Amino acid sequence: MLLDDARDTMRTESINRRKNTQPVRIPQISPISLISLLYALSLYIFYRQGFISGQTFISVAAVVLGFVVLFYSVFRLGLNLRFEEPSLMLPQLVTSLLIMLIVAYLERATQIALVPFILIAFSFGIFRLSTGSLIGLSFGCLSSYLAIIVLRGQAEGFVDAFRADLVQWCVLALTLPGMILVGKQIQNLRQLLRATRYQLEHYEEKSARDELTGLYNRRQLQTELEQVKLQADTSSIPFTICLIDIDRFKEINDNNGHLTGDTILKEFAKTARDSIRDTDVLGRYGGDEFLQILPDTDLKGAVMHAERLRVYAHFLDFQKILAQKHISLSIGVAQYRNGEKITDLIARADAALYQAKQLGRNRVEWVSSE
Ligand SMILES: Nc1nc2c(ncn2[C@@H]2O[C@H](COP(=O)(O)OP(=O)(O)OP(=O)(O)O)[C@@H](O)[C@H]2O)c(=O)[nH]1
Repeated sequence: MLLDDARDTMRTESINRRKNTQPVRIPQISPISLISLLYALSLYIFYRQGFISGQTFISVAAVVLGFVVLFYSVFRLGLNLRFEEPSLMLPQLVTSLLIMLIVAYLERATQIALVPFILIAFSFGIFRLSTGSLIGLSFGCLSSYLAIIVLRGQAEGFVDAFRADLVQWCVLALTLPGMILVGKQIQNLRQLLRATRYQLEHYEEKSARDELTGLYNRRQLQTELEQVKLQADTSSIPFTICLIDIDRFKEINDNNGHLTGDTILKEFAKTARDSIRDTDVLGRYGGDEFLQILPDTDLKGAVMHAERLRVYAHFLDFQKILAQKHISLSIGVAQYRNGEKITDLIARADAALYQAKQLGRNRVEWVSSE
């Protein structure tokens, strides 16, 4: 079930990821381009040693350069995003293999470079291409190579060189299935890694939440508090916390049952979550107590927010499940003092909350930030 979820989510995410990974993908074009350039460089050695003509070398180098520029432009303009497989691995590989095969046909001497460069090209393919594409590519590559050998054999009259070519072809034909097998293993491993990462994120998210309300739990609140403290210490931007407690919750439980108490906790959590800013953090601190972190907010702003939340909560209609119809909140507010411990900050908010309870509940109290 979890793996099914993982697969679904991964499918949806892959569409978004296509766009997001574009900046990463642009440099990714370079390895295949680099292979083509290295191939062109090896042809230069053939030329220098007198195995191929200068004209052949210049023509191939121009084609390779054109190929590199073409694909680079496609990526730069984002045209690759229109394709199902935006890394364009298959067209890139097909083009580079075609160039090498044509050169090997036209210039027999370069055939010695063919097998190693084909293998390097395939080693890039195994990371991206499906097994089907890899098999298709191998088949296309081997049959073209065989056609070249036979055509040349026909022209030269099947002499010893033809047998040597055939042996080289057989070696390649036996090596490629091995590469495909390795590719399959790598793809399985990548899939497993992705699913494991998803599961890990899922468990991490679950362990940070309170089961009843879905809000952050106390442990996660501590982590969040440490983070805002770090930010505040380095930037001096203030932050404030509100400790929120539902009044006489024990009575609510006692008079209406524990399940009704749970419903009230859930409903209140929903209202409070909807009333906060995206940057604020809200969690269940324990029992009927909630803690809100208001980054970039001073005491005055936080008290205003707390007052608004108190009024919201008071107007929540629990007529159907609660004898007294409404709930009320007491809230203690405290602003972080630079350098103080988180436990001290919470203690000050707790003192303000205690004061609110002492002064008759259903009110907001705060402690000075001085
Ligand atoms: N239904 C329900 N009750 C809970 C849960 N967790 C804690 N409680 C109860 O919440 C009540 C909290 O009561 P207190 O905060 O001690 O006191 P209070 O009745 O709210 O009184 P004041 O805070 O002084 O207004 C206790 O009776 C707990 O048993 C929960 O998950 N569900």
